[in-house]
Amino acid sequence: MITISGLTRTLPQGKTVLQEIRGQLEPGTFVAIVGASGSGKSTLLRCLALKEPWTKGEYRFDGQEVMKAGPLAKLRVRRKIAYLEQKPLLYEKKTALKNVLIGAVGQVSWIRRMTGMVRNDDYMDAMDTLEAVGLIDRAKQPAEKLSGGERQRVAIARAIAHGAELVLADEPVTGLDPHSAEDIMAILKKLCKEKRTTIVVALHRLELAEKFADEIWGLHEGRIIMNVRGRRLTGAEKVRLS
Ligand SMILES: Nc1ncnc2c1ncn2[C@@H]1O[C@H](COP(=O)(O)OP(=O)(O)OP(=O)(O)O)[C@@H](O)[C@H]1O
Repeated sequence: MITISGLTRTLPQGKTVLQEIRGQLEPGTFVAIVGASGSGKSTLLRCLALKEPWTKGEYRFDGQEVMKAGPLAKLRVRRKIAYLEQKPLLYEKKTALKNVLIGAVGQVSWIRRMTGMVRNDDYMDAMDTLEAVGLIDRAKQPAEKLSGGERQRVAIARAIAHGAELVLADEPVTGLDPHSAEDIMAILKKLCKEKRTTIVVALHRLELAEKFADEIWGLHEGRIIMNVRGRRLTGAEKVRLS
């Protein structure tokens, strides 16, 4: 369980881009963050991923107060978090399988990434995860030969195979055709429910949030102005978010 309260992010230049963010993220919940361009969606995800510092507030991850934690405790929390970029950074010459096995920077130890050491169990897990994201037949393809949607699936498989408890995805469907976008959202939703992973996705496309999210958090100028169960938003709600 993740609890955030009073979280604020002020940039070094003095601009406050997130204010008094509060909420709870329960295991197995799929949350969509929506809001106009510049409302703070990406910053919120980066701060939750500990890629950017919070200025003040409380961030509790499985009982651990992250902002007061020492470097080792922070590292342990980081390993439970996977951050999916719009355009996933993969090892281009390595296969989809190898990309899943090696893991992302920050997810597994650097020794493991440098040496590529894997155990038999890891191999089986990676294959199972590739199957879960519908990529088993592409496992031996180098990343550079994969489509945008397939690359995003490798990134999702990588996050899940390394035991992420919290997956933060910043516009993971940008640049994908509507069919592939729905596929990615469906895969995230399936993993969320089957593995009890907490998934937070920043989305421009409200219809995807409405269709897949358990909760929709609406941001406006750095504040959460809406926190509703996943459902069709009313016209008035959409206007507030624009
Ligand atoms: N490093 C930075 N330097 C200056 N301004 C920044 C920086 N990071 C974020 N901002 C500002 O913070 C605000 C929130 O930006 P953010 O990228 O989080 O919004 P967003 O909702 O994700 O936008 P978009 O939908 O366009 O990606 C914007 O006004 C942006 O200009």
